[in-house]
Amino acid sequence: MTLPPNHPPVAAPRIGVLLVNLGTPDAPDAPSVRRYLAEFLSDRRVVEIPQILWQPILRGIILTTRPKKSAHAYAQVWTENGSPLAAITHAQSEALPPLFGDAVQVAYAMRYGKPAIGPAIDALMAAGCQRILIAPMYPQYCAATTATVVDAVGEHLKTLRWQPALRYLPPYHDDAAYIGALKASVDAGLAALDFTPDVLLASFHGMPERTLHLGDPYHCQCRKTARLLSEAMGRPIEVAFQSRFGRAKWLEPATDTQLETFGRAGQSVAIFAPGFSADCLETLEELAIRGKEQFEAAGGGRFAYLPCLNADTPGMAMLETLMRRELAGWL
Ligand SMILES: C=CC1=C(C)c2cc3[nH]c(cc4nc(cc5[nH]c(cc1n2)c(C)c5CCC(=O)O)C(CCC(=O)O)=C4C)c(C)c3C=C
Ligand SMILES: [Fe+2]
Ligand SMILES: [Fe+2]
Repeated sequence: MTLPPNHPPVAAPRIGVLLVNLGTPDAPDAPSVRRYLAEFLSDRRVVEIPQILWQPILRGIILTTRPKKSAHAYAQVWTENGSPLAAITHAQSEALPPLFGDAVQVAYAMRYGKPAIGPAIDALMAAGCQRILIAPMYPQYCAATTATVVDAVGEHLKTLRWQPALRYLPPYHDDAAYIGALKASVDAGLAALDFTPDVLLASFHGMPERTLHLGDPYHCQCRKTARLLSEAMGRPIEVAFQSRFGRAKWLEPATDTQLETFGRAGQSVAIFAPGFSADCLETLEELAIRGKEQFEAAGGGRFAYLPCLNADTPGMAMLETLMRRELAGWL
């Protein structure tokens, strides 16, 4: 191709995929956690209280007390590659291109903190990706997670002269590929144990209960995931919702309450978190460390935490299947 003199360079057209997860602090210290929480908890889709009421509570109470406590929790799960959520999402972005014969360029971004969505889209465009599949890494749709990714992408597009063509990976809570990947992963996790758990407990991130009544499909999609997995595995799966925040009523039953109930009954438990595409603070610290302590303190027997799909083969093969479907006509 011959360009006229002084013409800006034009990259060969390519297809991009942008994995987007929630976000995580840059370091396991209070100032970094404060910066992260200030951005995350100021999102009107995450905390649906009028800002005039919420900001004084956030600035005056939450951001003065929580960062120190949360930094301590992050420090317990931090890895040499940084926050588990960032390290695993990065690994997922590196595992995907070979599955497409390098026909797609894959990047990752975080909704809050870094790497931010805008610069990640700019980098894909600079590499020639004029068609981009945005993949919110949430199997179950929730306004507080999926919709806020779309909001952030839209905000960035407003600033662009040359906008890419976009597609969005839909929620995949009931997709056969997802249920199959969960089954493979949970089966492998159970096979590696030296005991057979009485209870298999699926723990999903909680949400205020009012979001269900306002029409958010999240609760129903979590329940459906668990039902389909239970049918596929041919065994009962208990469901609970974790990480309660604030004073409002959240979806029930709560994971900590259920762990205590099973503990008091002297049962053994294997717990896993099918709504998280990558292990993070909420799984590695809240479930695998604190959940185990609560369960044992209540008198529970054996306890196991089974990891998320992460960058392992079943999860990556699932993403390849879902993405090939969404990229039809582009690839
Ligand atoms: C109002 C508060 C919160 C809502 C609503 C909420 C929804 C929600 N979150 C996830 C996934 C993740 N949350 C994570 C951390 C986290 N979540 C909240 C609060 C709400 N989440 C807080 C305050 C925190 C920070 C940690 C803490 O201080 O306890 C994470 C992990 C991040 C990490 O760095 O590892 C994930 C992932 C979903 C899926 C969801 C709604 C469905
Ligand atoms: Fe959360
Ligand atoms: Fe429901």
